[in-house]
Amino acid sequence: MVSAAPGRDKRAIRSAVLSARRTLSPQERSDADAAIREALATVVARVRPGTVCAYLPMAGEPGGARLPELPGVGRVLLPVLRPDLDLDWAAYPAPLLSGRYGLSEPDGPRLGVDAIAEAELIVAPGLAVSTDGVRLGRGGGSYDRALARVAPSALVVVPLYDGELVDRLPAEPHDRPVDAVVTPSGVGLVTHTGRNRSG
Ligand SMILES: Nc1nc2c(c(=O)[nH]1)N(C=O)[C@@H](CNc1ccc(C(=O)N[C@@H](CCC(=O)O)C(=O)O)cc1)CN2
Ligand SMILES: Nc1ncnc2c1ncn2[C@@H]1O[C@H](COP(=O)(O)OP(=O)(O)OP(=O)(O)O)[C@@H](O)[C@H]1O
Repeated sequence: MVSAAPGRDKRAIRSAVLSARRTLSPQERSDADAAIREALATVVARVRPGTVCAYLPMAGEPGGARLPELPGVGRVLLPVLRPDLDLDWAAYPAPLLSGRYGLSEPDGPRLGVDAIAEAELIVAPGLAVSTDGVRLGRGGGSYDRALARVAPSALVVVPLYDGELVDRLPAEPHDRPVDAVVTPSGVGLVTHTGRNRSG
């Protein structure tokens, strides 16, 4: 059944996923993070992107702090959160500055919100993804806005821990679909009907 309150349902799922993530032992987490990075490397080898928009995981986010180390990629961009919660982009590696919410963000020229349109591969953070391509984020709507600007041919992939690829998620018209997940079990493709579903 489609819920009449997707916002409330999203909040409940977010807190369940964040609690489950906290139960991982340090060893389980570092094993899972390494397997996620390995799965991501296979995606990179397949896509051979010139530009990747990635992100620097915070403590407890899948992939760990080495996620944006992507050998063989010409240019890696990381998000810089704007005051309006939209995403600017800057090149990585770069010195890191402490941002809001405990984020570490690259210090360097800001390339503008449209820089994501130049990426052939986007690695987006998420708490869960459904098999029909709905992504649940932290609730700022930052990636909903940013993913509206990606090139039609770009691949959008979300690193997740096992159990976070689910059958169904509450969806709202502004949600932007994603193409794949990378988990400790490997690469998983999801199906969706197009990036522009909100019209
Ligand atoms: N590593 C990482 N970088 C990212 C994101 C992300 O999810 N992960 N973002 C994805 O958009 C953007 C930053 N947006 C964020 C929004 C909220 C929170 C956060 O920790 N929120 C708290 C609750 C905040 C509150 O007090 O209201 C939480 O989720 O517990 C983090 C990042 C860009 N950079
Ligand atoms: N294009 C947009 N412009 C302005 N606000 C938006 C846009 N898209 C979504 N929002 C707002 O952002 C808020 C959070 O949306 P949602 O709960 O879907 O976030 P999320 O996808 O989980 O988070 P994120 O994208 O930051 O990871 C909603 O209140 C929504 O209205």
